[in-house]
This record gives sequence, C-alpha cells and structure tokens, in this order.
Amino acid sequence: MSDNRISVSNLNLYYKEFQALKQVDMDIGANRVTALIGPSGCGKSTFLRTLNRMNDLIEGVRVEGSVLLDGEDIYRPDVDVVSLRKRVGMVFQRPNPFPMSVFDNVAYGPRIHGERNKRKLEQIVETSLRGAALWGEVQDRLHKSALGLSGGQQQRVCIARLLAVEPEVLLMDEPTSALDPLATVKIEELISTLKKDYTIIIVTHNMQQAARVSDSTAFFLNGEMVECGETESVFTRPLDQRTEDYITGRFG
Ligand SMILES: Nc1ncnc2c1ncn2[C@@H]1O[C@H](COP(=O)(O)OP(=O)(O)OP(=O)(O)O)[C@@H](O)[C@H]1O
Repeated sequence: MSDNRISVSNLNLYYKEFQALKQVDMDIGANRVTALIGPSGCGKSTFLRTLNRMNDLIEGVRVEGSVLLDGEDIYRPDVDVVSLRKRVGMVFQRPNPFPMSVFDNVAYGPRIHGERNKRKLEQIVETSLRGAALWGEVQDRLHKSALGLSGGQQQRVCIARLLAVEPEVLLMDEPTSALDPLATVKIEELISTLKKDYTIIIVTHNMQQAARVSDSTAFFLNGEMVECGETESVFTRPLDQRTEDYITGRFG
C-alpha cells in the first residue's frame, strides 16, 4: 500500500467555458506538507478547492477526471460532501472566526455533528486549541469574542475549529497572507508540528515560505501542473525550464 493520501488523475476544471485546470496529475503523500506555487491566476486555489469539492459551490463549474482520497473517488455522485469536508478541512487567506466566543468557535463543528456533552466539548476545545498552539494565549478568555483576538490568533482559532472535527487533510489557502511576520512564523511552526498527524496542502505566493514549510512542491502555470517533486529538488534542480524561470524570478 502506497503512502499516497490523495491521487489526482486527468483533472480538468472549467468555469463555464474557461478551462482553469488542464490535465492535472498529482499524488499527495500522507503526513507531508505539499506547497502549491505559481503566478497569480495559474489555478493554485482552484486546484486546492477541488480536493474537498469547494468548487461545487461555484455556479457553472464542471470537473472531469478523478481525485482519490485513500483510494475512493471523492467525485462519485453518492459521496456525502459534508463528511468529505469534515475529513478535508480548509483554512482561508483571511482568518474568518465566527462572531462568537473562542469556545463556541471551536465547539461549533462537534456540536453540529451532534456532540452535546459539556465535559466532552470542554476536552475537545482544549485539545484543539493546544493542537493549534493557542491554548496558553486564550485559556483565560475562552468565553470572550474570538473577534477580539489578533489576526494570527484568529487564524489559529480557525485552525483549532478545523482540528475539533478530527480532519485527516488540511487545505490552507495562503494562510499567512494577512498576517505580520511574527504571526506568520507561529503559523509556519504550527504547520510543521501538525504534519505529524495530518496531510497538509498549502497555497503560497511566498517561495521562501514554500521552501521553509513544505516537503513537496508543485509548480502551476496557466492551469497546468508543470512539475511536482521534493521541495529541495524543485528549488535547486528544477526539471522544467518554466519552473526555473519562475523560481529565479524571471516572471510572476
Ligand atoms: N469563480 C470563478 N469564476 C470564473 N473564473 C474564475 C473563478 N475563480 C477563479 N477563476 C479563474 O480561474 C483562474 C485560476 O484562478 P485561481 O484563483 O485558482 O488562481 P490562483 O493561482 O490561486 O491565483 P492567486 O494566486 O491570484 O490567488 C484565473 O484565471 C481566475 O480568473
């Protein structure tokens, strides 16, 4: 059995007539961080959203090909999209905590999924906040609004909110683009810790960030996945001229 968690084959995605992803083939390893890089508009976020069918929410989207998660095609018509998104959770560019307390943000998912036991919820909230490296900073203000936290803390609340529903895969769409350098370092450290337990795919505009946090890197250009490999080789010995041009700053 291979340690590929996700296997993408012949993936095409159209926004109405516009083809945003072209014949993408890619394997994503378990317990690794995979970075998606490439110039603006090349399809990184679109690709990320195919991994938990978030594009389904956009009108006029058509997807062809297959995305296997642990060998099961997530695009099969009988797949329960709600439980898919529980297994494959997502963090966005701008932290988007709900306008409620830190506790209620993190308990939100488990409550939706039927957990009512107060002690159990307290345990889940603490474990998830510890998992998101935030517990020490918020344990005295669990019942205050999450909107009163700093941007970096809010992003970690969002990560704790994901961890609370016990996902397997974490999708992160430029999770530090709205954060200052210190908050960015904390999230990057957290990503390195989380990969022990989760498979992580991160979109980033920042090549230093990709080099710092990821094990594998995939370079996208005009909807094509040009090259994917060990981060160190992609950055130091790219196989494709277009990857080299991008990495050396010749475009994008
Ligand atoms: N909802 C949509 N409807 C129509 N076209 C879209 C939609 N979302 C994205 N696109 C187009 O698909 C292409 C890929 O966009 P996508 O956001 O995936 O790129 P990206 O590489 O993540 O860009 P960025 O780095 O700027 O976020 C772009 O040409 C974009 O304009």
